[in-house]
Amino acid sequence: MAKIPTVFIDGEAGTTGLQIRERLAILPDIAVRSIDPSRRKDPTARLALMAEVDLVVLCLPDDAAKESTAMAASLGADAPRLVDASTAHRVDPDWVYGLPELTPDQPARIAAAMRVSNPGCYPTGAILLLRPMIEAGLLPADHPISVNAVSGFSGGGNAMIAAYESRTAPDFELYGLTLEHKHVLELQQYSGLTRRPIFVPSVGDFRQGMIDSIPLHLDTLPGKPKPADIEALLAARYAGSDYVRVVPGTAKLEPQALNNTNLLELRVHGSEARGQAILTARYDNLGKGASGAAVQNIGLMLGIAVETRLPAAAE
Ligand SMILES: NC(=O)C1=CN([C@@H]2O[C@H](COP(=O)(O)OP(=O)(O)OC[C@H]3O[C@@H](n4cnc5c(N)ncnc54)[C@H](OP(=O)(O)O)[C@@H]3O)[C@@H](O)[C@H]2O)C=CC1
Ligand SMILES: CC(=O)N[C@@H](CCC(=O)OP(=O)(O)O)C(=O)O
Repeated sequence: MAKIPTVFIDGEAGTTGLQIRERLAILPDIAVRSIDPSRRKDPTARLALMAEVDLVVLCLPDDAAKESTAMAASLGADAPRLVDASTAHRVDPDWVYGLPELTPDQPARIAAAMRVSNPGCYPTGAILLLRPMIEAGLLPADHPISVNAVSGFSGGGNAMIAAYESRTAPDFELYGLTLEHKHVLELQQYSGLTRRPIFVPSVGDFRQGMIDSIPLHLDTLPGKPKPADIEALLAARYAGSDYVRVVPGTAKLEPQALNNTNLLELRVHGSEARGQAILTARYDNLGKGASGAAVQNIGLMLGIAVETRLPAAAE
């Protein structure tokens, strides 16, 4: 009988790690190996477990993720394959970017990779909106783009969750206003933008859920496309995708509808009369924005069918 692949989640007790654990726990074709909780930060214990498994998922702060990567590399030919959920390696050319919907050949690149960097929550939706438009020539790569986004507070990990639960955080706030948010480079690089976008993230008093929105003045684009042209382009690009859906624009949008799934909805809310549109991506910051995406990548890397939603959620 073939050996069932083994996975160690380094950072299993964190927000992202826990949700990966819950998703993997119901899969019969993967065995999760857990570390003794009292030794979860002990390098010796982590290295010993790394040496025993096929794949390690890093759900750690950036510095710890880099340390774990070096530990894994020290195992030489016995090094496990890695999926890194942190920001540490997303624009590193030695890692494959773990967004299977990026290009038609990305799933095969992920499947063959030793090291996969899981995308950032905010860039995921914006890249999926912008990249097909740039590739099709509908949006010039140097067009001035702004991405506005809102996240549930779980996006800030255990520390932010504690602040919201103890009512010491504001109900809503903009941040990233120094224009140096850690996701901008990743967003720019994988969208194909040559001009640095303006990124305005915000966080509100709800646990999970995310919306990216991108306003466009259509008369400034080549050929002055109509909202329906953009919608048709996106619909053709993601036809047949398991998780990315192009759905009709709406007058209002709330961020939590896809929570606990790996789904992501793209919309073009447009006014042909005004020559304006707002592109949106709605998803779960911990689903397609983190843990669901990681499980999707693990499935590709191990060549097995996976369930990417939390056990109780409908997809
Ligand atoms: N939350 C989200 O929506 C998303 C998060 N990410 C990324 O995933 C990573 C984890 O984030 P998140 O789950 O939110 O963070 P959390 O703070 O919730 O969890 C991080 C976990 O890592 C543990 N940890 C810290 N240092 C070490 C170490 N040296 N060795 C072993 N374990 C350690 C922490 O333990 P302790 O608390 O005791 O320090 C904690 O359990 C981050 O890089 C984050 O940027 C990516 C996408 C989305
Ligand atoms: C609300 C909140 O604080 N969100 C986090 C991003 C969450 C995230 O997932 O970032 P990574 O994917 O890069 O780890 C932030 O803006 O820094």
